[in-house]
Amino acid sequence: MRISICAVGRLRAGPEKDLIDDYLARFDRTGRALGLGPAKIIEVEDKKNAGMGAEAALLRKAIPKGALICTLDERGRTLTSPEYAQRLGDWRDAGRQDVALIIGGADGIDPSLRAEADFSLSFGKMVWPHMLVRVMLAEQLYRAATILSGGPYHRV
Ligand SMILES: C[S@@+](CC[C@H](N)C(=O)[O-])C[C@H]1O[C@@H](n2cnc3c(N)ncnc32)[C@H](O)[C@@H]1O
Repeated sequence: MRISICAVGRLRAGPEKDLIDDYLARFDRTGRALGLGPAKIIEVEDKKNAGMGAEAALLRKAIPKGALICTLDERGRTLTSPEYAQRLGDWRDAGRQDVALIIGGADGIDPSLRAEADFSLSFGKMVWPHMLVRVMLAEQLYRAATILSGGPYHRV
């Protein structure tokens, strides 16, 4: 099951990018035997700064055809890491080929795109910078793969 992280904004070289690259490489390695991955980041940028509606149009173009859409949103559902792993496993077992994980820009995700989502995932009620959300999401993907593989990384 391919994972596309569709995100607003361009991430330059730096510590966040290093972390994301590392976690996604680990996710790809661990997930391969589980039918999870690869994961890639698709960045979209609205150079005219026309707002959430314009960003939503770019995000829709970035989402692979037929993908299950999961938005990252502070108003979404909070899950434990094992619950998130289970959900990814359920989507895989249901035969989903593509999952698109959507991260908005400074103003968030346009309500019209939020309404199209199959699932909305929250990392808590606090608002996090979108670049950190990318890092956290990449880590949780890797953690989910280790949980599903029975590896020792995740401890309770
Ligand atoms: C700076 S936040 C935008 C916050 C904006 N006030 C809103 O209404 O969504 C940028 C993006 O980071 C992600 N994000 C921020 N905090 C989050 C959280 N607690 N849980 C999940 N995603 C979050 C969302 O995708 C959001 O669109």
